[in-house]
Amino acid sequence: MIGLFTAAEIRAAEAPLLAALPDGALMQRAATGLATVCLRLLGRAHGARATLLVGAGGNGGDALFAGAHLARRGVRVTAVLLAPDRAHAGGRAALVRAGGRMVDPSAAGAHLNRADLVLDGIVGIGGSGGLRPDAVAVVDRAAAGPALMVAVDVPSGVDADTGAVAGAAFPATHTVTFGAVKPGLVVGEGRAHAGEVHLVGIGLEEHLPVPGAWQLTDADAAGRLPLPDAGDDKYSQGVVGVVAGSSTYPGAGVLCTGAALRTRPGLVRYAGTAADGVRAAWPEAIVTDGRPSDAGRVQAWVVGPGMGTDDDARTVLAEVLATDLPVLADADALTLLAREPGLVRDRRAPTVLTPHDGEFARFGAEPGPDRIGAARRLAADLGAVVLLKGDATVVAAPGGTAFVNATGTPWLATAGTGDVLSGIAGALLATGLPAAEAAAVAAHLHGRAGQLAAAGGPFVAGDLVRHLPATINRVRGFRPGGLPDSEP
Ligand SMILES: NC(=O)C1=CN([C@@H]2O[C@H](COP(=O)(O)OP(=O)(O)OC[C@H]3O[C@@H](n4cnc5c(N)ncnc54)[C@H](OP(=O)(O)O)[C@@H]3O)[C@@H](O)[C@H]2O)[C@@H](O)CC1
Ligand SMILES: [K+]
Repeated sequence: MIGLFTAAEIRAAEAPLLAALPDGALMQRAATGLATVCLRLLGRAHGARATLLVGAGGNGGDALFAGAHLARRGVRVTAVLLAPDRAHAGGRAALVRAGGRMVDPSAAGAHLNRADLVLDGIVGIGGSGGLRPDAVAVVDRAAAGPALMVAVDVPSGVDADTGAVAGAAFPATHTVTFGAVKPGLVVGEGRAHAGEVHLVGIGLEEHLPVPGAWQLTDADAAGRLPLPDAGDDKYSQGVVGVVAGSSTYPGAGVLCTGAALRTRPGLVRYAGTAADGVRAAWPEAIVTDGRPSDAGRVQAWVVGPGMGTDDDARTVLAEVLATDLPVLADADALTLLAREPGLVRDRRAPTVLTPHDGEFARFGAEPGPDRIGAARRLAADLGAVVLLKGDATVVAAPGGTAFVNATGTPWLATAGTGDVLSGIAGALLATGLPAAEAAAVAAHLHGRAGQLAAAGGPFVAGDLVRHLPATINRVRGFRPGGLPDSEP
């Protein structure tokens, strides 16, 4: 798993190193790594032009020392000093020694128009709020030019802890970050501003605490998808119960049941008024048009998609929540629960709620720019795992542990994909995975399935279901020949 660390955690981890190492050694590590990534991105040194945007703090120092490395390799480097008197003195001297130039912001335009690479060293983890007006002007000019936009540590104007952008921020194509990945690079508006994230180690690893937030890799997801073994039967792999869809709109039931079957094909039981449609689409499922209690024994329930919000739906929801089994509640179930949150708070067994922003807001407040914080607050309030859907879906457990999803494609924003996610997560809950992990792995698989489906062009939710077996194989590292792949 990739840990996500706040600015305060990084500063605390830096402290013993700063005390033990010679002055400036940590910054040299950062600048050397930064220059190496820049050279790789440029693909050449001689003849290339780099413009540095340099603020008053350590972030500007990184940019100046990296600029000195680039200049020594033959890159034509110009530093635009936004605070000329306060820019890192050692960094300025190093750049001048290496043959780089320094200019005022008023002279930045001509350099930015011709730059192959712009390095954003305006502000890093020491910043707060959006870019200031003088910085906005040069950043706008840089963005209008042809250069690769590379952020140092954090795109300036992005809150490293939350990804919030108050005003303007540097729109990076790449971010070279030091010591550890910050949450703000992978979630919310920060994710869109960070581009591709490159992590440069500076020796912090052993000083970092256990993180409060994580990203899963394919290997992490694979480790939570055990293969059936010779001792398994159709009951032992986790039986999922699905309550979704209606006689008029059976689609949600069909998609949700299909996704559960394709994720963990042991046994899926369906109970609800879309029974005929589900039976026709998935003869493998055991289907009743009765109540959940008529469905037979299950290990987890999925309830809500397309089931309506009338009194009958409320009764069925209450019946499912009254069990001592893990329950995933989505869509119409969320509308009902926002009216009656006590139904969740009173539960002892795990509950997973999967709202999009609109459904989230019905519980009392919009998610706002700090999506991890918002998901954590609702999770703590309800005592449930909250999976907040978005460009980077966030999963938060009641105790505060969070996961930020790293997979997906904008093509997933299409009707029915949420029903598929619910089915995947339900199947994983039924295997006995801890609820937050089941939700996080489901989001990971759902995003990967979307990426795989999108490779064939625009897709609909049913295509996601069809792609699930290949997705799971891919995540496990199996290729079509069935041989394990050593790549993560
Ligand atoms: N510690 C180390 O040795 C290492 C540190 N490292 C590097 O240093 C960075 C941290 O350095 P830091 O602490 O100096 O803070 P930093 O991010 O440069 O910002 C402070 C300056 O920004 C200004 N400013 C604030 N908000 C602003 C805004 N919205 N828009 C514009 N300006 C704004 C603020 O100005 P002021 O408010 O004082 O006017 C202040 O002068 C870290 O991200 C990493 O890159 C690495 O080399 C590893 C080793
Ligand atoms: K920066």
